[in-house]
Amino acid sequence: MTPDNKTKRVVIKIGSSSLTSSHGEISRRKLERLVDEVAQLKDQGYEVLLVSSGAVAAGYRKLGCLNRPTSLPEKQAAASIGQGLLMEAYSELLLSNGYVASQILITREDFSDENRYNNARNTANVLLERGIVPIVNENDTVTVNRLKFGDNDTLSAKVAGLVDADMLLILSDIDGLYDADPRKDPDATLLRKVEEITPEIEAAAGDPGSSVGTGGMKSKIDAVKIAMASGIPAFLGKAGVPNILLQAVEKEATGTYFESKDTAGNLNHKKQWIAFNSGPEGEVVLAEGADVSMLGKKRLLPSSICKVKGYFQEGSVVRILDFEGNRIGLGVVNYSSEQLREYDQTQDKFTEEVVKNDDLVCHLESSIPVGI
Ligand SMILES: Nc1ncnc2c1ncn2[C@@H]1O[C@H](COP(=O)(O)OP(=O)(O)O)[C@@H](O)[C@H]1O
Ligand SMILES: N[C@@H](CCC(=O)OP(=O)(O)O)C(=O)O
Repeated sequence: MTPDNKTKRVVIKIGSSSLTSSHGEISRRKLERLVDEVAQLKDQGYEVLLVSSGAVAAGYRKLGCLNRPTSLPEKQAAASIGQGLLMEAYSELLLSNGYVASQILITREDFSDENRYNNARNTANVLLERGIVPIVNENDTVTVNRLKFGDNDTLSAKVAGLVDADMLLILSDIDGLYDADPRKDPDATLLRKVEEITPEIEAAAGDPGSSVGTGGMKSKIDAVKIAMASGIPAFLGKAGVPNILLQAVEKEATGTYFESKDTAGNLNHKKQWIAFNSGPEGEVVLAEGADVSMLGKKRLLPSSICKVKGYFQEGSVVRILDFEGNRIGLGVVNYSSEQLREYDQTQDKFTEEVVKNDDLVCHLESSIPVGI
């Protein structure tokens, strides 16, 4: 069967525990199974980008550690060994199926710079259009804790938005999202379809299930929220189940499907970048009773602002807070902090809004991991 018009480009995220053994080495058997599944999708005409964890888990044994290291330099050193080994294995296995692998290593700083973000998109698009399988991971060896994506679940959702994926498939060591952490509640049941991430779902999502997983269900839910806000349906299922990828794109797999019914608020690229990747440089506080909705259109006017915090330039992204200090949005400003501080209502010389509608993201659920 060839892909329908709707699901053609897929981003697959696979976690460390689904690629490595518990002794800090690649599991050739697990990797072979995954690559066979990826090749099945490629054979059917799908474009596939893989977000693969596992660099630290695949490398720590060869670094001389008996268990996954906890110190940052050791994790980075392990990743520098494991990433090479993973790519070697991916390249060889994909080639034996007739496909070429490429490596993309990124840091959060790459994504917070709009030019580099757009450049990453152009590169990924060329690779995907030419039938290559890009394999993405965080560039662990050079990132520092403060500036890490931290987990590949949210990275995969951001990458899915970057390349306009039709679907995000997250493969883990569990067959989907349960209504409670199954390790703690034996009666937990699998949720097959989720249209909205409710506070109950957030509360059910717990920590990692293995010693090599990092984000647990919490970070998978964060990832799904980013995908849903970007208009991309997501699936969460168990790695290693035969034909899981093909069945997932055909909506026949066992697992959890996440698809928002409300597509009105889907964010375009620019807004995705503002919401999930930009680094806000300051804050503006709205006057009491002021809002960013003006006559049905959302934009920020100078007269709505009562306070400016921090220093920023024209073109920077800032957080927008209401009078009580609640975060209500993010936007690219047309004036510097200095100009805004000098704004005088009586002699308004500002020719533009402070933030135009196209540059404003607001009223996202407060729980969506917006901005940095
Ligand atoms: N509500 C939940 N539903 C399913 N799994 C959950 C839930 N809460 C916590 N978990 C745990 O999350 C684990 C998956 O996350 P993680 O260990 O980070 O995997 P990966 O390495 O695949 O990213 C599961 O093995 C499970 O133990
Ligand atoms: N970048 C890290 C993986 C980070 C991560 O999110 O791991 P996981 O929870 O197994 O998906 C690595 O390759 O080891």
